[in-house]
Amino acid sequence: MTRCAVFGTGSWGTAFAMILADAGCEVTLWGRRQELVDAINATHVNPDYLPDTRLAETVRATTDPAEALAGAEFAVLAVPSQTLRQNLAAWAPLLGPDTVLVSLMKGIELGTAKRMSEVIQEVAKVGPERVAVVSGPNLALEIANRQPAASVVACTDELIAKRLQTACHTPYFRPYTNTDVVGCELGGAVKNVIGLAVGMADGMGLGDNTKATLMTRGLAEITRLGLTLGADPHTFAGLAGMGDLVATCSSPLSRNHTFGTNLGRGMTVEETIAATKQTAEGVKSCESVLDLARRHGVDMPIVAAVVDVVHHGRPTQEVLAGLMARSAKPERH
Ligand SMILES: NC(=O)C1=CN([C@@H]2O[C@H](COP(=O)(O)OP(=O)(O)OC[C@H]3O[C@@H](n4cnc5c(N)ncnc54)[C@H](OP(=O)(O)O)[C@@H]3O)[C@@H](O)[C@H]2O)C=CC1
Ligand SMILES: O=C(CO)COP(=O)(O)O
Repeated sequence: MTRCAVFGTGSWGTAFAMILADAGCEVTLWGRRQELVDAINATHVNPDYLPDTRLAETVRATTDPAEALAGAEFAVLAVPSQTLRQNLAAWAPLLGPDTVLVSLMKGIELGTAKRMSEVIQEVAKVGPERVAVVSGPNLALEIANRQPAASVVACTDELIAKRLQTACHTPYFRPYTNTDVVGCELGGAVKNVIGLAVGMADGMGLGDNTKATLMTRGLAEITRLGLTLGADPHTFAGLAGMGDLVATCSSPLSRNHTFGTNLGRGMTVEETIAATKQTAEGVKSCESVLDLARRHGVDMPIVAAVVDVVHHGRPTQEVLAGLMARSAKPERH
């Protein structure tokens, strides 16, 4: 039986543990709160994040990272992106020599503008072939209800991607392999920022033309950044690109979309943060994505507009007017 450790008892960590167990793996979930770990072990339910989902009995929870990692073939990381570096520094010495690290996270690190797989390689001192990424249109609540969905498992080493594909393949979760880690990670991180923008449009009462425009031009921004950083353009037309963008920008289940909607309705950033219980990665990562783009001379006007609203307090109406007033240009440039 394949052994997996999943770090993070939030919505996606728990749902992904469920997938792995349903696919036949033995899973240990690491959580930082003893009371939640005890509740999962006693009831096979995560009452704080997925109270309506029963986990297989092969899922155990612990607060001890060494226990979680014992004999693990895959160490799956599902904590908020900005906490990864500090958390992984504590876990890295406990990794087995061949353990593959799997990122479920969709963020870019503030300050360094690094992708999560880059942070993992740096902190765990492993090569790119030891790091995989899972990304796609995977709203945790839908997956937790075992609704059909597909995703991408990416690793520069295709054999590792195939091993992970097998480990998480169930009748309701269909993973495709890809070797374009850069494209998959950028697709996941930047769509959160575009989800914030589309949410704002929703909250302002704007219609489908505006939202389709933001999504399409958002995808153009993702692609432009990705091509500059060496990604494969096909990735952005796939599940980790357009697929995830569509899910996030259309769904009230998306925390980023909901965050944007609240801002568009006139709530302040502080009020919206206070109303948001789960991780909306785009709120912090809009700044690191813009930082990454500027380091590489890539123009990302929608991302910059989101940063203006979320971090510089500019009104959504004013920022949208600014986007519309940009100089006319060809669609492809
Ligand atoms: N939810 C989704 O639909 C999807 C999410 N993702 C990505 O997965 C990642 C995790 O998100 P998700 O599970 O949804 O987030 P949640 O907000 O649901 O859960 C966050 C988890 O991280 C823990 N946590 C928070 N802060 C820290 C910290 N400083 N150190 C250690 N653990 C911490 C929380 O613990 P506690 O409960 O104790 O606070 C909780 O277990 C994100 O990058 C997200 O973008 C990707 C695809 C789908
Ligand atoms: O990444 C996701 C779906 O694929 C989840 O999006 P949110 O983090 O906005 O909820």
